[in-house]
Amino acid sequence: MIVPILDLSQAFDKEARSELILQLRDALLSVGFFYVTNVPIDDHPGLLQSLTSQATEFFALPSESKSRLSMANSPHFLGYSGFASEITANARDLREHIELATELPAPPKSTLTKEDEVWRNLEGPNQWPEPEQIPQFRPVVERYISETSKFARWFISLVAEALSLDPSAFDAFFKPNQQCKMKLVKYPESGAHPDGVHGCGAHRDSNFLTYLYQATPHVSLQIQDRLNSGAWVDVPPIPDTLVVAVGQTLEYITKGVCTATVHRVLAPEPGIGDRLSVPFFQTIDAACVASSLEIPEELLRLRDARTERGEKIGFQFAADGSKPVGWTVLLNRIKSHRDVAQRWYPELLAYVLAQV
Ligand SMILES: O=C(O)CCC(=O)C(=O)O
Ligand SMILES: [Fe+2]
Repeated sequence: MIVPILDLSQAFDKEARSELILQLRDALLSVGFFYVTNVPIDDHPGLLQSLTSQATEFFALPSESKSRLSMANSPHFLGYSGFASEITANARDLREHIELATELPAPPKSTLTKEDEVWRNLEGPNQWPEPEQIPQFRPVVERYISETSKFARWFISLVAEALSLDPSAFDAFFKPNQQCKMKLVKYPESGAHPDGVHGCGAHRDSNFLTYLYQATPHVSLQIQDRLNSGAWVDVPPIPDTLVVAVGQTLEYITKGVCTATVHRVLAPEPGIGDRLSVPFFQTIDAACVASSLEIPEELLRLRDARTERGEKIGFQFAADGSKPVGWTVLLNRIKSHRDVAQRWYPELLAYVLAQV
């Protein structure tokens, strides 16, 4: 399985655009993972460099400064998650990270206890480190979120075109100040934990599309080749590219035409330095009640011709159309961050743990 490289400058070139659209269609349908280069963001390589510097400075802060931003303080699952506190595929991830999002106000407190509103707490304010300690952190992260959100919004129209849909086909799933999320992640080279195996266990992203920046040269990210042997295939970093991953939301909305691929991150071996990465998650309006689009027959036929082998790691909590998408997302967050859930959603945690 080859992870294709798409040159986005072709989108602005009359002759080359149709070739790009065909490559994108194939990438969405057959691999679900691809690189994009020439990302149309002003001085994108410079922005990535600044982000790497800020991530490096952040992780070097004293551990008390990071713990003050603990995700457990936040019913919105935003903030710092210490080494091996997150759980994927029932094992601890050998990484630490800070989760940040489009800065939005918290919903009214009353939503915390109302089952049909509780998912609104996915939105809320970030926990920022002290500017005295790391002055450029907030401006750089906010710029990254704002620029990447704009780019990701534009990219949706290319996805629509690649699927022979109207350019506005996905508009109903996004609101004007749509929340996007990101993580700054550090995989320490000598990280070990009795309940952990990988840097990040095998999973499929649950959002719409993910834009991943691999900030260090480690060859650690892998996807599972489900169409063939089920083998793990490296997705090595390529300078000045982002890796785009189809999430389960896009897969669901397109009736399985776009494929969300299982991936994992190997922990760096001792001696090769810490790995840094920055996944950026484009999410849909949590208030949407799951629905799918009219998909051209020709694409449904291509979907049906695809034979999949290997393990299908799916939503533990599938969107069933009876509740807003945010409900499913919240249950998945609870499953991954049990310390946050224990503090803010103890009853839902008990419900989730009874199913895993
Ligand atoms: O760190 C990476 O390269 C990927 C992380 C990832 O897959 C995730 O956080 O969903
Ligand atoms: Fe992922």
